[in-house]
Amino acid sequence: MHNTNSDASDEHRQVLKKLSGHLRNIIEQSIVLNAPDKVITDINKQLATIETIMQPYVTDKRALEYYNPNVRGDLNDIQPYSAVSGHYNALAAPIKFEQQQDKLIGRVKYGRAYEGPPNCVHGAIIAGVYDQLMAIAGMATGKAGPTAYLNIDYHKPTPLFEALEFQAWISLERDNKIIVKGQCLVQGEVVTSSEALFIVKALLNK
Ligand SMILES: CCCCCCCC/C=C\CCCCCCCC(=O)SCCNC(=O)CCNC(=O)[C@H](O)C(C)(C)COP(=O)(O)OP(=O)(O)OC[C@H]1O[C@@H](n2cnc3c(N)ncnc32)[C@H](O)[C@@H]1OP(=O)(O)O
Repeated sequence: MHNTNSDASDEHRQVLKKLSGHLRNIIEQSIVLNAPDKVITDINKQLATIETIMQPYVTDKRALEYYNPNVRGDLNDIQPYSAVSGHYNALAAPIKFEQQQDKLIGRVKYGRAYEGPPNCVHGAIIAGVYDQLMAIAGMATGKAGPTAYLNIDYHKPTPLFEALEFQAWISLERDNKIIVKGQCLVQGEVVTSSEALFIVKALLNK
């Protein structure tokens, strides 16, 4: 279940990624759907059919890696099914991770499905991004482990539908502790900032 490797082909990865894209669009559309009952009933029938088609292929083994710290290229693929950043999990917004010098960057725009305060990103979604981004940033030390604490300062509201730039960098590495700092910018302005402590542990491998 928690495999760290997979023999899935590039083609297989592409079709799976496309599936998540469709599901993500359906989630976003469902939030602002204003259709007649008859249309929604028809949609429900078609979705039920899709569930039936998928069911025989649902197993206790993921097609792709649960966790692959040695990924090359797309950093989101360290955890392809992450609820926050996985390209293969429709619950995750299409955030894009990239390394820039000593900072790990996460670029994303959130839609209505992620709304907390009116027209703003939900604070728990922001916390999720920091947790994931900072955990991956900490891996630049060559070690990894779970979050002991995650502190966030919400300085200003974080708007929906705008380009957000999350940044994370290693602040301190000592013994089994890694402290990572982060911030999120909207049009160059810091809207939130954060600090997290990660405790280095043996990696899960089952
Ligand atoms: C993508 C990278 C992923 C890296 C992860 C590697 C695994 C790979 C596998 C799969 C990928 C997973 C992907 C994760 C995605 C993002 C991360 C998350 O969301 S993690 C979930 C939320 N976090 C928890 O559920 C932790 C629950 N808590 C614990 O398990 C323990 O409390 C833990 C490990 C945090 C610490 O427990 P102790 O028993 O191992 O160690 P003690 O002795 O208590 O602490 C060690 C040192 O740290 C300090 N410490 C611990 N907690 C602290 C705190 N809250 N504040 C300040 N210091 C603290 C202590 O005072 C101690 O310091 P002194 O060595 O004595 O100097």
